[in-house]
Amino acid sequence: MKRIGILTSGGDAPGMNACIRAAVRTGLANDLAVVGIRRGYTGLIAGDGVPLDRRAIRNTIHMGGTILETSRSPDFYTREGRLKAAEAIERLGLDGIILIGGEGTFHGASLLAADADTAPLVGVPGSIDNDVYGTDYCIGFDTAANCAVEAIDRIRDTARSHERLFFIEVMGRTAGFLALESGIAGGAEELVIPEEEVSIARISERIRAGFITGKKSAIVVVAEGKTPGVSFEIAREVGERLNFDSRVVVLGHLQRGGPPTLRDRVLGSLLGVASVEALLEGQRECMVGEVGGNLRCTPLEETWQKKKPLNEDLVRIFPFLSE
Ligand SMILES: Nc1ncnc2c1ncn2[C@@H]1O[C@H](COP(=O)(O)OP(=O)(O)OP(=O)(O)O)[C@@H](O)[C@H]1O
Ligand SMILES: O=P(O)(O)OC[C@H]1O[C@](O)(CO)[C@@H](O)[C@@H]1O
Repeated sequence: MKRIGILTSGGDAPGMNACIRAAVRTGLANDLAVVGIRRGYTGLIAGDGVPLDRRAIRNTIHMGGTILETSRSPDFYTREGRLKAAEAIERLGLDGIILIGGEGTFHGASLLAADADTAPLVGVPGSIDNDVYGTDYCIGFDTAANCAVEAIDRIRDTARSHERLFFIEVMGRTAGFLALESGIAGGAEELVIPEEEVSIARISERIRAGFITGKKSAIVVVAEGKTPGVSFEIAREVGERLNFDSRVVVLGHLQRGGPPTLRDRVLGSLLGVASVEALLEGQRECMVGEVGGNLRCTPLEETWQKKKPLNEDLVRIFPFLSE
């Protein structure tokens, strides 16, 4: 193995730069040339590679976003697009590729490996949604969750002052990891997550019960689910039932930006090193992750075919804590 490529794909996630930096340093320490592929799969299809040396990754560990840029590539969903990517990998002379992204990225990578006899692919989980099977945490989740907690804290001040009901919508697509952990840490009164059916009656009754025991304001953390903006409808229906003044805050892309937390920098660094080591050991079509404090390689197909469950204990304790 002489030359490896590295790319970031899907939504950017804080800590991706720490991962790129660690992979480049590990590659160079093992006499590998490292090529950065710009703009995720869009850049891979175009063969858009830039050499990455020590200078390129200097002073980047504290930066959010991704220095390689990223994309959601419509072309990669087609076999034709993936075959173009395979040709570009040949042209760039890559002996292995590190892909930092989420489950969509790994789904695409599995199809690429099935369509073409390509260089080994090693994934690194990077997604604020944290919905990738084969790792307890994805790079970016901790920063995004902390951003949501800070927002909840701020909103609690004004909710309490005005005796209002707030609905705070967090990202996470069809997974409730961000909502669950930020809801617990922010002391939310109620939670709406895609893993459980939405019940306007249940939400309303629990909030009413809180008011009866003396609460004068409440915060409901809502996971965006399949349709961002869903919290407006939920707020309207609950507000009508309770006849109570309510407001909605959609945190949106605020959660994706900003400097990575210590956890995301450390996780990004660890998995960046592990990804290069996996390639050097001859691993292929797998994802490096951390499970129970140990590094683990999971077949790429499992990372998107298997559903990562929410932490059952956290789901169990939420209702008691929010009473
Ligand atoms: N089923 C698929 N077939 C082929 N390519 C895919 C598939 N799913 C995703 N991809 C490719 O991977 C890219 C990234 O996937 P996606 O946009 O779902 O983000 P992700 O990797 O899940 O990250 P995030 O969790 O941050 O959104 C897509 O834009 C597309 O190019
Ligand atoms: O930045 P985009 O393409 O609008 O995507 C937003 C989506 O990306 C994520 O931030 C990461 O998958 C989701 O939580 C969110 O639904």
